[in-house]
Amino acid sequence: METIKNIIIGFGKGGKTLAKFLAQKGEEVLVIEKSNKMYGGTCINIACLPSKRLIIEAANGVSYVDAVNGKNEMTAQLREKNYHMLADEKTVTVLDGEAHFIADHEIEVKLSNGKKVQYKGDRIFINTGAVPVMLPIPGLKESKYILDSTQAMDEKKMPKNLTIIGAGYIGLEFASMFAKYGSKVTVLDHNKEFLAREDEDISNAVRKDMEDAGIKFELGADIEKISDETSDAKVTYEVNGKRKTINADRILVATGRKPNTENLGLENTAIETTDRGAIKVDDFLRTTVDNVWAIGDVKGGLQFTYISLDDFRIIKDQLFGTGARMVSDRKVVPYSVFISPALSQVGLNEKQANKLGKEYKLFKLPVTAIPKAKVAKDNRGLFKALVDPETKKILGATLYGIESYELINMISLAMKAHLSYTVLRDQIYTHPTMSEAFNDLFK
Ligand SMILES: Cc1cc2nc3c(=O)[nH]c(=O)nc-3n(C[C@H](O)[C@H](O)[C@H](O)COP(=O)(O)OP(=O)(O)OC[C@H]3O[C@@H](n4cnc5c(N)ncnc54)[C@H](O)[C@@H]3O)c2cc1C
Ligand SMILES: NC(=O)c1ccc[n+]([C@@H]2O[C@H](COP(=O)([O-])OP(=O)(O)OC[C@H]3O[C@@H](n4cnc5c(N)ncnc54)[C@H](O)[C@@H]3O)[C@@H](O)[C@H]2O)c1
Repeated sequence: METIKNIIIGFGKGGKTLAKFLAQKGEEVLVIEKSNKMYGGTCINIACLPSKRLIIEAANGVSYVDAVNGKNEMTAQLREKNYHMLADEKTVTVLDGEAHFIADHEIEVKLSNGKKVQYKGDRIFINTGAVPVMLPIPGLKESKYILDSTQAMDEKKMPKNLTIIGAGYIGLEFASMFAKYGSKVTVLDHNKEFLAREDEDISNAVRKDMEDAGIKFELGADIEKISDETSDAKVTYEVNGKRKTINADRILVATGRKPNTENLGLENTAIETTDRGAIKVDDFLRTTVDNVWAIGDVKGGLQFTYISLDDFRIIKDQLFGTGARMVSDRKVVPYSVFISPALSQVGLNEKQANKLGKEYKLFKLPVTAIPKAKVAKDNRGLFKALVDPETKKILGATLYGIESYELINMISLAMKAHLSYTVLRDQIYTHPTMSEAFNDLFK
């Protein structure tokens, strides 16, 4: 059995960045990727980038079919670029095949031609991502009208009546996008509360804007079954004790993604998993086997591309730096939901601050007060920020409005740098921009 210094299972964000870095250090790396349609990982092929392209094209008034074709061109280019970024390195081999463990430091790879090869790795990095959760709803698995997020971005024609199960990140982003393309969208979620972790004024504003865009919500919905009919499917569900049905020519299932550990052969190793099936790691991303690490979605927790990238930084620091960098150092992690307008958040909101009994000074600014929003003809939204009354440091912000996915990174930086909110308040910004709203928000 050949021994390789570094084996990376899965061509994900953290893994590919690590492979490039190790190659630049002159180290031997074997990157194993099970699908030649996935070089570069989930984000560039079937997730962040294609979905955001489709969202932007919907806003540009492009038809769904044209947008899908353009998106496919983009992902093909990105895939090619990502493949060569690694394969052209002298010390890197990209192997097409599916890997599973046969022992703590040994793996077997089933190649695309059916052959099997085995390798021993001095260091092994698991970067196999996550897969959609498919609920055990009667009729769901069998229905020919069911889509996951990947399929929803590759349809040959736009769904007329789209039912989405799940009002989380994917459910809301796709609802907003398909409504813009012209689909009639209904979102079902078993949670009674809409955007449960957000403050009520924010969740009410988001819900109203989505409803104004024609999206219907059925919350607290208990889905009983899905039954295929001639040209569509019937979803039967119960809300507040009332039985209801809805027909849809496509049903998007967006009920979460789970760590992809099922076929990894972990039972042949001492690598432990959590009760949710994620690979158990410590603060340095080390698994329960020495010199085996887990990176990205497969280790559970926050599922974002930028978290997988930050996982790379932790491992790089261990292998070539001081080894001080840890998962628990990540205190300020922003997120954006790319609906229209975007919802972005970092740190504490009022709900969380109140729960913690934390004192705060609240700043609030309706987006309609921002000149750039008027120029852009989109006044929807509300900006909120919480500040520690004693230290003047920013505790958190929720920005619901256009371009908030850019602005939130500025707040996040200010928090990380422990700046007083007055720095953002008194900063000179270019005009007219959304950033200059911080002059007024923090007044
Ligand atoms: C529709 C959608 C939209 C999203 N939008 C955003 C967004 O806007 N912003 C954001 O930050 N995050 C977004 N995410 C989440 C983000 O895509 C993930 O958090 C991120 O891609 C995870 O990367 P990773 O490094 O864990 O691995 P991945 O990029 O998932 O890579 C795992 C790779 O491993 C391969 N693999 C799996 N098993 C094996 C095996 N046994 N052998 C060999 N190869 C294997 C897979 O084929 C895959 O290429 C979105 C997700 C979805 C589904
Ligand atoms: N903008 C972004 O950064 C972005 C965009 C898309 C996806 N993502 C990542 O992808 C991950 C997966 O997204 P997702 O939307 O699938 O998951 P999610 O966890 O965000 O949302 C899942 C939703 O499904 C609902 N649900 C669960 N079981 C249900 C049931 N039986 N019936 C009805 N509803 C049910 C939940 O209440 C929840 O609202 C996210 O956690 C996120 O990290 C990020």
